[in-house]
Amino acid sequence: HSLRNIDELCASIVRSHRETSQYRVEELQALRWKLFSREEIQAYQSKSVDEMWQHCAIRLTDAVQFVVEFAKHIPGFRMLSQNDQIALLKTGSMEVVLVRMSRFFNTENNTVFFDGKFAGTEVFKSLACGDLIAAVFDFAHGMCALKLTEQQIALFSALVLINADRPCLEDRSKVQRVQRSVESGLTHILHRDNQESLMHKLYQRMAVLRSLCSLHMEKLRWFSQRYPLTAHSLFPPLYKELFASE
Ligand SMILES: CCS(=O)(=O)c1ccc(CC(=O)Nc2ccc(-c3ccc(CC(C)C)c(C#N)c3)c(C(F)(F)F)c2)cc1
Repeated sequence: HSLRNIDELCASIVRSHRETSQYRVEELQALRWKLFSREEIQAYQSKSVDEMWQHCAIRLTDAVQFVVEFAKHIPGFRMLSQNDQIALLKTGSMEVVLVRMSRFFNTENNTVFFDGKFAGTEVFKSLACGDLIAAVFDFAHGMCALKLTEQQIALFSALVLINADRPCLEDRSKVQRVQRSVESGLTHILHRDNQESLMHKLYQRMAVLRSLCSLHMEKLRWFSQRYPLTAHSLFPPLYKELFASE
């Protein structure tokens, strides 16, 4: 790649990241002390397991829509076959949502932006998924510790998505080519910021993301067996298509 190409690649990924974020970091910084009241927390905690699951599935699906838009503007993603695009989104969209979520995490009071305010883990109690929520919060903490810039997060998100090791890809070598160009974009940005040491930390974060998302799928399988009606008829179609293993 000539430098010009890499610069253009980074610029288009950063632009797409910015245009497909429902909220800007500055906006939410201003909101980070807007916490749920005791009554509001009570209301979440008095929801039944399936009500809270449905509520979260809807919120997650809203967030995933933005990630699907982001993916479509990554140079090379649209060159891939429809099936490969779906395969990458099936395993990568939740991971990118969690990367993006960590920008809206307040490490001082261990809260994350959810439903318009900042929520602690106690808000999610009725999900009966304490280990998954704790892992999501830990991941967000770990991401905040890296103090990534929005540009670094944009390139990292693209790399999380364009992963040639994902299962059931038709044209793995084509995905590899796109992945390598995104990798060169991320290395270029980290070199420019004089932070090459971040690269291996980011690969470690990707490993944590993979375990987080398999825990999410495991919980979803458990939930779908326990509450088949909710899972099959009350979850958003996109959530079922992307995360339900069928
Ligand atoms: C991605 C587009 S964006 O503009 O950056 C954007 C756009 C909107 C938001 C706010 C937002 O949606 N936060 C939110 C949503 C769901 C959840 C959540 C709820 C439950 C579960 C467990 C499971 C059993 C379904 C999981 C998991 N795994 C995740 C969370 C948080 F993780 F904190 F619990 C926060 C954040 C960024």
